[in-house]
Amino acid sequence: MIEFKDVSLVYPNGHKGLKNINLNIQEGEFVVIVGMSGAGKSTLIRSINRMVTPTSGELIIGGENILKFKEPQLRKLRTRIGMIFQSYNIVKRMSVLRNVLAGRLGHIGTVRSIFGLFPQSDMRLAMDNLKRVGIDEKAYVRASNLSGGQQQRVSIARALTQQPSIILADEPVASLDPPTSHKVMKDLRRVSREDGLTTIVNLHFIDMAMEYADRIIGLRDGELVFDGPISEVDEQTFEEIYGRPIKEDDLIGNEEETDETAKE
Ligand SMILES: Nc1ncnc2c1ncn2[C@@H]1O[C@H](COP(=O)(O)OP(=O)(O)OP(=O)(O)O)[C@@H](O)[C@H]1O
Repeated sequence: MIEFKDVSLVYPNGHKGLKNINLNIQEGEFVVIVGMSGAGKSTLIRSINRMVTPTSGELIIGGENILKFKEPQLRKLRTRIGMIFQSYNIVKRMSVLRNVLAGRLGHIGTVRSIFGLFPQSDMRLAMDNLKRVGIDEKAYVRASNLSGGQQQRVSIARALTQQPSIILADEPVASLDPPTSHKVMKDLRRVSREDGLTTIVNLHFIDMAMEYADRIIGLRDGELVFDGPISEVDEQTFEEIYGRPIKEDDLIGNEEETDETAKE
């Protein structure tokens, strides 16, 4: 379980990124965080693996307040948390397989990792995870030769190969076109359910959030302004979270195939 107890984060310039957040996320939940640009979505997600550090409150993961963690504990925490970014964060000059194996780096010793000496079991795990997101035939291809949707699947496979208990995805489909975005979100939700992973995803498109979330958390100006199951969410909920009427720009649109995405 992940528990935010009165968590606030004040950036060094005095800006309040998070204001008194109270929140419980249960194991295996698929939660989507929504809010306008600047609402604090990234700040919230990044607090969970301590890429940013809240300045007050308690953030409890697995029974421990991670805000008290120092370097060795932080490293251990981060091996339990897979990250997926808008920009994929993969090494383009390396093969797809090597990128996915990077998910094991926190688990093998320093010397082995320098020389890229991964045990056979890690190789099998990486290949299995590539298969789960449908790109195992690309394993030996240079990552730069993949489409955006395929690169994001590499990053999902890498996160799975870490064998985490939590996945954090910060705007995972913001760089993809609508049909590819739907495919990637479907993959992410499926693998996350298969492995029983607690998954927290930032999304700014309302229709995507409605389609894939079990539960929605709404942030506005660093405050939690909505928290409820998808069954309780309607257009008015989003208008309250966004503080304005919903516009067409807030929707990603449908899943229609184009010639380009049909190849994904
Ligand atoms: N290092 C920082 N120093 C000062 N202010 C920051 C810093 N990082 C973020 N902020 C501010 O904190 C607020 C929340 O930022 P955050 O990136 O969490 O928002 P967001 O909801 O993820 O929005 P976006 O989708 O635009 O990234 C914004 O006003 C942002 O300008």
